[in-house]
Amino acid sequence: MGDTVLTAHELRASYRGRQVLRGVRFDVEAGSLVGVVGENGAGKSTLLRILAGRQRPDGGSVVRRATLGYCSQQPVLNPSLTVDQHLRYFQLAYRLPGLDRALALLDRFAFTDRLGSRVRTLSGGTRQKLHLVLALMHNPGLLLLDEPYQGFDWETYLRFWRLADELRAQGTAVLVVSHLVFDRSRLDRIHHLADGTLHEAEPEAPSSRRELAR
Ligand SMILES: Nc1ncnc2c1ncn2[C@@H]1O[C@H](COP(=O)(O)OP(=O)(O)OP(=O)(O)O)[C@@H](O)[C@H]1O
Repeated sequence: MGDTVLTAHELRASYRGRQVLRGVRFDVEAGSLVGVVGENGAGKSTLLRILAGRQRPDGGSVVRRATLGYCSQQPVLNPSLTVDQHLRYFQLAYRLPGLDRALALLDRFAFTDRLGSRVRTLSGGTRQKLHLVLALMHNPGLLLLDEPYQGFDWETYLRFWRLADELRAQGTAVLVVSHLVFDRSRLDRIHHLADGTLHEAEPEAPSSRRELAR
């Protein structure tokens, strides 16, 4: 693992006086695969929005030292536009010279045949694939993913983790928010969010990680 690409310092957040985050601090290193787990309503999405700069914390600070890719639980897609139109829109936003990487990702997730389809005609899982492609197509150094495999079938789920492993190997930091316990074995570090603070939990032994189908 490498340099620290994300630092969260004493993050606090509350909604109408109810504290959700009570001083969250942690670092994420380049080339690491990190999980934030916690029960429904624990504050995981709130934390991720703050880390991505989409929500202002009530206290504390975030330092990002890499290009950000963010895949939220809120859809960023326009149902009336096609997959291709979304790619071109994000190409402009990211100032990319071409769509090579985006198209390779589409191919990887096996939905190149839907390039001309309007988003409203896509299944939930295919929309989620598009969300991921849009978060990844500019090759960010720091990837923040909120429940990224919701709606994925098993093969797509495995493809997701293979890709996450490759990104990690090329030095990308990948932070995945999930409430799914069986993801834990795939992660280098796991932080458990409970009562508004993060506690590092023990990942499973690396040997059992390798035994999982990838
Ligand atoms: N905009 C908001 N206004 C008021 N309360 C909010 C708002 N956003 C989140 N909350 C509350 O803050 C708490 C944490 O919500 P958050 O969505 O961050 O949790 P989570 O861990 O991501 O949950 P889940 O696993 O269900 O997605 C919840 O009790 C939620 O109801």
